[in-house]
Amino acid sequence: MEAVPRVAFGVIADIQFADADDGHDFGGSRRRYYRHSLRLLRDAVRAWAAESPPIDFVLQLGDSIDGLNARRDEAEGALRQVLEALGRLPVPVHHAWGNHEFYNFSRARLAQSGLCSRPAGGAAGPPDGLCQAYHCSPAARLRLVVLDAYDLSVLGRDPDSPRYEESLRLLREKNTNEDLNSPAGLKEPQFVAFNGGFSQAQLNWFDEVLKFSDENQEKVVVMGHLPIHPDASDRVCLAWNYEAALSVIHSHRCVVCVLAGHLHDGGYCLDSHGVHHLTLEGVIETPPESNAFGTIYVYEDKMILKGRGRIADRVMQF
Ligand SMILES: Nc1ccn([C@@H]2O[C@H](COP(=O)(O)OP(=O)(O)OC[C@H](O)CO)[C@@H](O)[C@H]2O)c(=O)n1
Repeated sequence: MEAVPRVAFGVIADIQFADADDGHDFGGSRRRYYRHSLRLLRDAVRAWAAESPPIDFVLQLGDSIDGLNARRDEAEGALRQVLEALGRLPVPVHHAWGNHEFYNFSRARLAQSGLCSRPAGGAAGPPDGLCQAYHCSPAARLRLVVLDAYDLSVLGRDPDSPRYEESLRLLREKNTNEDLNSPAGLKEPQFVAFNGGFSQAQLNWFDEVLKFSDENQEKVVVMGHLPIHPDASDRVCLAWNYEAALSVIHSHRCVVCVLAGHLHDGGYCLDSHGVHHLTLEGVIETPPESNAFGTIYVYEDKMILKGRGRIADRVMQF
């Protein structure tokens, strides 16, 4: 039997709750279980609450409620139910913001909501107070970095803001389709409107955080909604400038794992620098009799993922 882990935490992605009948993805072939997703979240919370050793925190990897809510004027109620379910746990929850958060809320609203887990005062993140990127140390020699993969995006930003203009310019340069959500025929198919990227300011901040972690012999776990490695995703579900984020990570020794959501099928790879990239299967496309969440145990030399339902067990050596 393994020694006692240094830290244990829950992971879950793409809950996309809406109080709506089942539907399908854009292609029409994959079922989406909007209403059931809340029950699956509640089951996950019950399982985490019963964990022994107990979990220390939860990572919610984005798309907590579905964009459907905005069209039905039910966003606030849906978010309340998701946060109530997570709030039954006596531990902090770190939230990434995904495209479906922005279909429902502006950045300004998110920053005032229960999905804003960035510590008050903003000292732990980049200068932009509306950016949901921050770092914290949940245990000695362990650091969590939350990245905001929609910092550059046409979603959530005020259309009159310079950041929106910069994002739209970049998206139009890379995506020549009339429908900016369509990746058809693109050389870099991740450049679609339902993805986003990292501003240079966020990348600079990320680099500084990792420099500190290197100097202090910390292990770093990175989380964000969008995958940043093509081998842990498909060619579409990636951050626009994923290579820039990878290059920051690879210029340091400290990052052991990158956790993401967005691609509902999930994915995994161990990259050329020994970093594990784990993309979690999405709750929204998980049949009601199954589930999609996990518990990760952190040891000196590895992380062990105990997966439930569609998520497989995995050992990730450092
Ligand atoms: N080819 C496409 C794909 C999507 N859209 C529209 O974009 C919006 C977001 O799509 P959706 O599938 O809901 O996004 P998810 O974050 O749930 O999923 C991402 C991956 O696809 C899952 O593996 C929505 O309005 C779609 O209609 C589009 O226009 N064209």
